[in-house]
Amino acid sequence: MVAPTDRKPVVIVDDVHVEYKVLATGKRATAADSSRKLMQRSRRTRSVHALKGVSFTAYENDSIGVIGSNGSGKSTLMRAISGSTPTSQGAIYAASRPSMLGVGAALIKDLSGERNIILGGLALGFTRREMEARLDDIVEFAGLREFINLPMRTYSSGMTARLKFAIATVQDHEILIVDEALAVGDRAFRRRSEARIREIRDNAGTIFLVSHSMQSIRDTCNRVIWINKGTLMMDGDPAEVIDAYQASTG
Ligand SMILES: Nc1ncnc2c1ncn2[C@@H]1O[C@H](COP(=O)(O)OP(=O)(O)OP(=O)(O)O)[C@@H](O)[C@H]1O
Repeated sequence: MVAPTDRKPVVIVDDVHVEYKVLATGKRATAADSSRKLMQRSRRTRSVHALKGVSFTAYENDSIGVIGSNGSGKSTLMRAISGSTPTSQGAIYAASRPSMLGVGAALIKDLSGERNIILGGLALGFTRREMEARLDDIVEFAGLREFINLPMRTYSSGMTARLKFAIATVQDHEILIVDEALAVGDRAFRRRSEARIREIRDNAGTIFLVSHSMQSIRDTCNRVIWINKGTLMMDGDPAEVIDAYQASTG
């Protein structure tokens, strides 16, 4: 294996903290809340310190599994890396813009799978013609040939997730974040998507895979980080980190 120092650093996470401010009513503070209103309520504001000084460097061709129990901060870390959640302390440096796997927001349930593939592709910046050329491959990958002309609302949650994964991975990503997308597919689809993840990684991509499936992590990742209560417990070889995590959870 190549020593990490010989490879190009792609994402540097430097002492990152994320604190969420939560109103004691249970509502999140939004931009629409005036500052005076928030001040009045400040005594009733609670803060959740979701990440407490996480640091690591991801390199080109790394496929990093992110594991940890529920609420440990995995998704928060991924959102911080993608830039959608601000850090309250520390910094993240990325060689190019990390993309979170997901075209969910662009899709319309009443349209057919086929129409949604075109739509999802447009949202990713492809032209209609480019998507038409890729249509067959995407349908094949998603394994939805018989259903592709039916409205998406008739799909099961697993079928919808497969379609989204197939659309989103049509392009190669330099830095791709996959948060639990594999958990919903069946076994055959999981195998195909894991192979696709390896392919993206081999094309000089860097992948973060958040999953509770240790099998998916073992099959696709060359490195694992374990997040526990907002801190980085361990970072290293998948088998070693997974063993330590599993030993801790009993
Ligand atoms: N938008 C938010 N506002 C307030 N608190 C949040 C928000 N998102 C997450 N949290 C809190 O931050 C902590 C970390 O949550 P996060 O979703 O990052 O954990 P996770 O490791 O991804 O969990 P899971 O495995 O259950 O998906 C939790 O205590 C959670 O309640």
